[in-house]
Amino acid sequence: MHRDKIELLLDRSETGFLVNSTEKMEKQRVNGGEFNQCSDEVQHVALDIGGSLIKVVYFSGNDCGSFEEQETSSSKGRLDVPNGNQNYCVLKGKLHFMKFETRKINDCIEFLSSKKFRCHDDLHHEDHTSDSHIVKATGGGAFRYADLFKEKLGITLDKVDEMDSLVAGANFLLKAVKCEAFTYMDDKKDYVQIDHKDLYPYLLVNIGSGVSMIKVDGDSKFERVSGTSVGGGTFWGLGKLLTKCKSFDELLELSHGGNNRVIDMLVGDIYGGSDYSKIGLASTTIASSFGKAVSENKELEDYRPEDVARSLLRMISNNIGQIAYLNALRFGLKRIIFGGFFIREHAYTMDTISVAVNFWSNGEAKAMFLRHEGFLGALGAFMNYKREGLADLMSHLLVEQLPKGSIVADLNGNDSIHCSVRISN
Ligand SMILES: Nc1ncnc2c1ncn2[C@@H]1O[C@H](COP(=O)(O)OP(=O)(O)O)[C@@H](O)[C@H]1O
Ligand SMILES: CC(C)(COP(=O)(O)O)[C@@H](O)C(=O)NCCC(=O)O
Repeated sequence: MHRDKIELLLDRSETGFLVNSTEKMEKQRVNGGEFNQCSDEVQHVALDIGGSLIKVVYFSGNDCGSFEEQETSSSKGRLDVPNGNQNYCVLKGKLHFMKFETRKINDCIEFLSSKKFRCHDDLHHEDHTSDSHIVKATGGGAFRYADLFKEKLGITLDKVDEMDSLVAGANFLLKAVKCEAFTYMDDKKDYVQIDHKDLYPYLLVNIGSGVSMIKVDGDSKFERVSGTSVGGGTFWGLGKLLTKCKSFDELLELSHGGNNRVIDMLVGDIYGGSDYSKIGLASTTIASSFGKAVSENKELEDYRPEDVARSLLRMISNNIGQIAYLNALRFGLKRIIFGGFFIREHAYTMDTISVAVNFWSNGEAKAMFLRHEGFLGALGAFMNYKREGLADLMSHLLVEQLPKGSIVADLNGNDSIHCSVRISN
């Protein structure tokens, strides 16, 4: 039997940690418990190997044995459902999201090698010992580390273009997942359900190590219109040098307790405490990021790292917000959607970007953020299995499967969503 089509359905926005669930299953097996021979088999892995982080998306289902066995079994997470003239079955499982630092790529390789996972190629080759395993991969690392994956895991990375993946991932999420997009202003998060017919055009701003700005006009219809090298890598790189923080999370945490006005030169600092109202600048507007450090006779050590981190975060977020707005203006786009792992659903970052977009556009344009912000590329690469007729993600079903008003989980870390894979016969 040959699987023609696999579709992915999200059950609900419950979360559960992969490591915990796997550990539990292994324990059950060791203890000779109910779990018997079944294990959550990892299927359809996709990778986004970026300049800073490796993002992994994969589906694991209660796939207990061969597909022939599943066809006659209805008790192990499988449900046969008629679909018009076509029969299909639903395999329950989880869609997992994980990230690793690219500089620690061996951790990712070790993780993947510790998993029993089925590559899409296995569906066509009975011989699972074949070394022709193929995994969809995007990002620069799909090129840079292709040999390493081949050597260590026997995997061939099937490269999917990074911009194609980002757009496919964003379009899929915006159409398929309820409570995916939201605005953030004054500590208030408002979920926005965008009408599918009214989704395009929009500007997708992906803030990874660097920043790409993409005008999206439809499914697979887009143009990368701009970018900037001042992005997430800049914040983390400069922040590390200036504050001696050991991790990105530490730097972000530090910025919480900081005050950028200690280092930034404000309009009021230049104008003797007054606004420069003639050109619409309030006294509290930043006139020059880090500008105070010029006139003060202070060394780096004299500034609190918290204030440095805050100032840096504000400078970079503001700058990206401004460039994004200018590009939206160029093409008359009202909706600007921000993705990439730099954001991390961090309140101050989102607030700064929103204020920048609002300020520069006089309230005309809106900044929006995504719950799965960091996984656009990996999800897009995952969906590329569709081209082989293997992963057909049914967006309208995803929407239906998410209960109204369900609690939305933070998927910035390593997490998973309960979902089902629909297999057409
Ligand atoms: N745990 C983390 N380690 C390193 N950088 C992180 C982390 N979490 C968030 N970031 C931020 O995310 C950026 C990378 O975002 P990402 O979308 O993964 O881009 P890339 O594809 O270039 O790796 C980093 O430059 C940093 O600003
Ligand atoms: C080269 C990149 C597409 C790589 O993506 P990333 O790993 O940063 O997510 C990105 O870093 C970028 O768009 N940089 C900005 C280059 C520029 O337009 O100036």
